[in-house]
Amino acid sequence: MRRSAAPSQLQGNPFKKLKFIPPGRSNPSPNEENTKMSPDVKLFEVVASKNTFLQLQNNPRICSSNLPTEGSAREINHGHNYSGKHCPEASVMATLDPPHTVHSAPKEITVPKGQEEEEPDSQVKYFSVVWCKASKKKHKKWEGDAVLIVKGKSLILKDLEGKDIGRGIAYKFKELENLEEGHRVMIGGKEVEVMGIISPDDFNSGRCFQLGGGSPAISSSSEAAKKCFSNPFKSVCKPSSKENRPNGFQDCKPRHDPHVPNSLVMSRPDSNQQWMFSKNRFPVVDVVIDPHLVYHLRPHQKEGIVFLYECVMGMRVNGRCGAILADEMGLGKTLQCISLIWTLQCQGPYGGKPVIKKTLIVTPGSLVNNWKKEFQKWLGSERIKIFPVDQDHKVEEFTKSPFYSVLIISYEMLLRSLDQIKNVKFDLLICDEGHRLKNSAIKTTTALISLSCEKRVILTGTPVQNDLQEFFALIDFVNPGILGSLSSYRKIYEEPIIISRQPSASEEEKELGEKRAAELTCLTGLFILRRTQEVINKYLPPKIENVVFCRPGPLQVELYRKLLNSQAVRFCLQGLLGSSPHLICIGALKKLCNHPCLLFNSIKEKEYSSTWDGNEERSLYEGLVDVFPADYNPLMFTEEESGKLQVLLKLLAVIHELRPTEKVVLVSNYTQTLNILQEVCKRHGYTYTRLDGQTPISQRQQIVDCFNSKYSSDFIFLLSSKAGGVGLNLIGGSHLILYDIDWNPATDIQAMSRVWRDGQKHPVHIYRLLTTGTIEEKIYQRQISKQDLSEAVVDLTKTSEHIQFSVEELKNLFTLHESSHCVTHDLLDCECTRDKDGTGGSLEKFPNSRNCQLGPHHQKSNSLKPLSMSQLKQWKHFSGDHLNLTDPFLERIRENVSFFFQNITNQSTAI
Ligand SMILES: Nc1ncnc2c1ncn2[C@@H]1O[C@H](COP(=O)(O)OP(=O)(O)OP(=O)(O)O)[C@@H](O)[C@H]1O
Ligand SMILES: [Mg+2]
Repeated sequence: MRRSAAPSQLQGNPFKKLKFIPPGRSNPSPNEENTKMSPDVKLFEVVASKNTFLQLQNNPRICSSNLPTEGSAREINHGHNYSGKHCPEASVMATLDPPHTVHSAPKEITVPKGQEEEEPDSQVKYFSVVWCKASKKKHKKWEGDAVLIVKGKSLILKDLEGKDIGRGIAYKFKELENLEEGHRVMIGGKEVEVMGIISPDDFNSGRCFQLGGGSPAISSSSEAAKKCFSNPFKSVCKPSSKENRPNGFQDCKPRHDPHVPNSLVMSRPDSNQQWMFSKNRFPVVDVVIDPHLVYHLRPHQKEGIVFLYECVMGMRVNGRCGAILADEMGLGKTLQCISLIWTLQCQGPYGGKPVIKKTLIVTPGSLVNNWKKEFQKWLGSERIKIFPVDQDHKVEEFTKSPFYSVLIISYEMLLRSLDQIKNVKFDLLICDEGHRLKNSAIKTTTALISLSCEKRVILTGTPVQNDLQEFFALIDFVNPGILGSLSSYRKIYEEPIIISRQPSASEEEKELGEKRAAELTCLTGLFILRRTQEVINKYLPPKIENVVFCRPGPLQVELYRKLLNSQAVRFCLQGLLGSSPHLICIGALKKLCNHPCLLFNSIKEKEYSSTWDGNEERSLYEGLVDVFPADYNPLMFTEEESGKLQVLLKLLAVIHELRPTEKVVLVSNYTQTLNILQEVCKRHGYTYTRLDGQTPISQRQQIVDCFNSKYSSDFIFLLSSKAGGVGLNLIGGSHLILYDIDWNPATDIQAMSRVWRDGQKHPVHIYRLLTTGTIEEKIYQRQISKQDLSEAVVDLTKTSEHIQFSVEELKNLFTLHESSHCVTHDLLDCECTRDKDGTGGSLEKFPNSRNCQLGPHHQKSNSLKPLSMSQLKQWKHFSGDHLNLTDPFLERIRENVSFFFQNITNQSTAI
């Protein structure tokens, strides 16, 4: 029989669907299915069930669209509030609904109680039907859905609001007995076509009438069951259609036009995702990034936003809403997150309903105001109401006000305000510089884990894969449980991977470890995204990076020798001393390299300190004071006493002279060194500003903004890299000088990335100052050689205390190479030393006027990864005595410099 298009046919008549439950698939018990689809289920199980579900979804007769069509929502197609009771998938969620039976044939229908008494001899049957006024037309135009009740020989037709709209009696019993799908009957001037059977249960509970558009009878228990009905239904979202707006939602059309050129449209949820995440059966609406933002976005940022969106919407890993955005520094992770927040706060794929209301951003204290600034930069101050917590703005204010949607808070403040924060329901949590959560035992991590928010994003510029346990902690934070328990993770992944990397590993162990590592990468790669600096290089000006080996001053050399000859160092090398004595020795040598006056201060401090009971330190400093002039006053230090300081001053002078409008970021890891540098600025009349660990958080952004402003008169920005380097944008400066070196290359890389980033207008000059032949060179070598050998942890929290030194290494550390131009270059086994009869490395014999320009000096630096020895060899390098220096800055400092390495990225208009 050919059927004309009835509303419910177009949409799929729910009761008719009863007949189409696949063979062998009975309605599972709610509990059974709930277990199957629990969000805690293993990834692969979810995938399996997803497939099953997709098959069902693809069958248009099962759980297919029950969405209102244009202009017919209430009047005709009452199917859209169908509870889904008979949809196997819907019943999954309907755990509170009473158990029910699916009847596959009329004879199985049980007679409802009470109706037996009315008509004892007959069974009562219920059918879902469509009806229209009787006519002779071949192609009927059905007017509505209805319920047909068959009692013996009589019929009652009820509309979906329960009203009788037709009655008939004295039918032939036989005719009614065999009534089934597709049959037609006449009742009181109406023609009715049977669409399907309704179970007595559904009739008795009234559920079959709940199709009738907003029946209050819909209980909360059936809310969940409705989940399966949010199928993509774009046509209902025609911009002109007002009738189709679901109750309670303003509009179901996309907020921005998805069809205009360059629009950035998010992925649509598939049917499985809709079932899982759409609480109501609202049509799927395109989520389109605000064109205002898209205009500014770099290609990698667009990709990043799509990635973040898919992660937090649970589209990448079913039921998991976490992500790690591990882009290298300066790639604009902040803007990507702001775009995500703004989008989710205004839009959503399900009926256009916003996905989030409140967002919590946790960030290092120095970046709280940077976030505020970035929000204002990209969205202005009207669109989104953010609340940065500082001394004057307490969390309480945020919790009491419905006005703000984004709370920006430092990690420290979060701990202090945890109780208040827990009272707020946050829908999205962003942890900036989130590698600090790599330890699940620390307070910050446990505090954040205790927040119930499941959409969690970690931002970090630091690679996260290096330490397997820390990796687990980060993964488990964003997507709890995805790797199983820590103990199973260790068994399945960590142990085999570690074993496979040991030299003694058998072939089998290697293979197993590699497979597990690949599996782990594959699994977690779904929600980790890392892009390298390379993606924005083309938007950046050239970067001229210099490693400058500064000759130590005579006082430095003398003190250095004395320190190395001390009893403390000798004992240290013999392994005779207790707890980490080498660290004290290393600390003293580093201070000396920065300036002898720092060492002098330490000696004096210990001398006068009543708590000084360390024998090692006493023996280390023994006789050192005698090397200083008798009337040495550390406050009156001179620049000549430190080789690096001399170079620095010449460098500042030449920058000031040749680039009077450009500014310098001067970085040290030590506050005391910054004090010296500050004093030098004063002496030479250089205007400066300073940010270190002591700078109140509330003032930090102001200091940064002021420096970045073109109206600022500050020439120098004194920065303590450990205290404030992370995440800062110092694009106001185009020269960056690293006055000292850290064991951890990540600290230096962090600092160097502050100026060479988006928004920088000038070519960037970076100078890394090292004292020739000293421990500073050794630290530098260690930075680059260790990175070469293994993907060692590049992690800001790693300090020298974490480093284990062998006696051999210590011997090397505690050696002063007085005759070398550059020990690092000597170690490179570079051609330019080899062809001189193996004489390289000797200061006297080194070819003075030779430009050892090996390989392409404009070599492409592909990322901010720590440099390796082999890469360094490719850099342009030359001795300080080289006559034809083309770099005017280096030219001016070469008197105090024994060697240079230089590399230019994005070379075009460089220097
Ligand atoms: N599309 C863009 N156009 C212009 N400037 C941009 C763009 N994206 C980001 N920026 C700017 O680049 C700078 C660096 O961005 P951001 O601070 O977000 O980097 P990040 O990835 O968080 O780096 P880090 O790891 O150092 O914190 C900021 O000043 C930001 O405003
Ligand atoms: Mg950042």
